[in-house]
Amino acid sequence: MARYSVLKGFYDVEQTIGSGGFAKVKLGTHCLTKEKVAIKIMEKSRLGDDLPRVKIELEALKNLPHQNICKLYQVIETESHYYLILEYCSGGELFDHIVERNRLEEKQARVFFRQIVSAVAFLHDKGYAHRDLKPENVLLDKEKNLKLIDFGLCAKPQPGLDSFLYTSCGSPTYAAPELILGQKYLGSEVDIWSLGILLYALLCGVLPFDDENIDSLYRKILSGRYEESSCLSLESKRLIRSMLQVDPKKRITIDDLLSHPWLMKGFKEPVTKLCLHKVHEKDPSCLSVMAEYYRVSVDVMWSKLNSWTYDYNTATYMLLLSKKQRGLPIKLYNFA
Ligand SMILES: COc1cc(O)cc(Nc2ccc(C(=O)Nc3ccc4c(c3)C[NH2+]CC4)cc2)c1
Repeated sequence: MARYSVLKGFYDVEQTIGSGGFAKVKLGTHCLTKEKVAIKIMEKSRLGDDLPRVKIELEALKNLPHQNICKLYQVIETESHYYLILEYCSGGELFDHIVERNRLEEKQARVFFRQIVSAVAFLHDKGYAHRDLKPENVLLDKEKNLKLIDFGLCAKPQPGLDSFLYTSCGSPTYAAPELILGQKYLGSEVDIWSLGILLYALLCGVLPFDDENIDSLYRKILSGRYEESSCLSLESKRLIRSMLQVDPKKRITIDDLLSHPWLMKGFKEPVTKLCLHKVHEKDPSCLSVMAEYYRVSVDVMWSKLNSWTYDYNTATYMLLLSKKQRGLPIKLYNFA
């Protein structure tokens, strides 16, 4: 059978743009709109115990529409694979963006950090913790907006984010002390620690805790001691210190971050934790283009779309909306 035959006619599959763990991410083109997408391909047989994480991630992504979270357009499940059709973030990884510049000026770091804090505050508000926040999991779109990706390790503890988690996960370099010690922890608190690591990386271009040897890396993290690089202003040092507190109870909260003086500098408003676009809005022009294409009435087309099953119609509609928002013509191309 041809590779990825289930995508044939719907998406053209191009080069690999990311890979890690049990997934591969390929660049793709949505045939009807010619829009670029990212296709995350997971082979079920290689997922093993991680199979439940796919379901957790899918539920999270369907419930987390936010301007700084990479969009999910379609989910395709076959006997052997999962395919996630995701927003293509043409700016690539934030990690590479920092490395190319060595480090970012405080002003640019603030613009980026406000967007990451907005996404994380939104997640926490919905009762989710990401648990794997790191520069590799933050992408840039064409307009240099940040997009949080990879919710494969996210958690939505029952009954709420204020109840403890126990699974040790995420990357050691960004892992909070309580996670390393295998203690029970709050997802919100470990995300704050990772945000501290992220901000340090944005401003200094290096990591506060790093070591080839995992034991000495752990010792450094547990000590909470890191070099306060000379490139950090006093306010930056104070903010980072408030996030990299070894005792999670002393760590700043996400709500305090939203209006923290460092994040407010040069801005009038605190960071918003709201989703700024209407979710599943009914857009008459996109709807009529699809109704016309499929030769059905607008009402029939809307009834197919309004169940939001993340099928090809959902992807086509969301991609048309995205084109409209970027001022591009909303048209569909006939099947090649
Ligand atoms: C919610 O979003 C998710 C969830 C998830 O589990 C995985 C992903 N993975 C993605 C990985 C990469 C890209 C992507 O667009 N990568 C990309 C785009 C452009 C360029 C590169 C990577 C690297 N070279 C420069 C150009 C998109 C989603 C998302």
